Amino acid sequence: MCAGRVQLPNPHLDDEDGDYLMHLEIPREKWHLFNDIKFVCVGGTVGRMEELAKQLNESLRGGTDLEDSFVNQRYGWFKVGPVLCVSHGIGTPSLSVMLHEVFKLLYRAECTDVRLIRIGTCGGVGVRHGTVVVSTGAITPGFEPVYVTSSLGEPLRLPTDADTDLREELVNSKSADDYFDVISGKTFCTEDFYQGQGRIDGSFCDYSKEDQRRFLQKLQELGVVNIEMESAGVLGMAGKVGIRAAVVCVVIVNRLEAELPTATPDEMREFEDYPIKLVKRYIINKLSN
Ligand SMILES: O=P(O)(O)O[C@H]1O[C@H](CO)[C@@H](O)[C@H]1O
Ligand SMILES: O=c1cc[nH]c(=O)[nH]1
Repeated sequence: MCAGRVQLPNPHLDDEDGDYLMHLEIPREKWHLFNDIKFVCVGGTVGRMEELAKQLNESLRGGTDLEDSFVNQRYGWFKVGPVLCVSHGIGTPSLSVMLHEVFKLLYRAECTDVRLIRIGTCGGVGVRHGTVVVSTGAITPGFEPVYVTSSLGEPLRLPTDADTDLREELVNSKSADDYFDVISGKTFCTEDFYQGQGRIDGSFCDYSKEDQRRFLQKLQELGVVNIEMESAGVLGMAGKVGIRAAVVCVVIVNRLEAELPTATPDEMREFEDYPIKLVKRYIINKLSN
């Protein structure tokens, strides 16, 4: 067995001959074409993943057309040499369906030494917009470092630490002439954008502004620097199958100052490019060493 080969803790998989990646729609006869994958980058929108793929294509292959890509009404994926970029939608239920299928693809294609990186947007907790956060790990409602999913109707709790080496390499990928800061800290991962993140502008709200202030202060005291909705799923699921993973998100609103972003659409587009730039530099460096 090749060292570093992706292995899955599912004894039933090898009995299944008609295994089908139902949501990614990658047919069995094409799985072997993914054997060279070393990096899987995931993010909420198809557009962000396509932008990352285009930038990687420019840097790695001189900007030819994106040849290996597929977009359906659930997800979109783009393969650029050893990098697979896949969208995941909003929240861990949507993310987890995609990740199960990506992990099966990596296993079936006999991939080795794969790293998984989420590239996203987030709210900052005392952190200004435009700052890029590389998570040390995720905590979830209940304030524990676990991704809580389920198995046969019972809670399944998976630890949510980021891979330390990968995180440090990503932080060190910042260049002196980048316009943005890169910091590290804990991420609060929620299942909801409104009450789940202590907003008061959802369709209903059961608490006061003072409760909201206390909640955000508590997060700060726990070492939380940002809030988003998939980090725990990425880190918990990657840990379960032994793949190194990290989460890199740009702050689009400082939640100690506002509910929603105050930046212009042009600034928002620029912010979204910051984590792409950082991760792209990391990948290009790794591939050239
Ligand atoms: O920008 P993405 O990657 O979608 O991430 C963040 O944005 C969405 C909420 O607007 C959630 O998915 C959250 O995690
Ligand atoms: O505040 C924010 C911003 C982006 N994504 C989130 O989940 N929360």
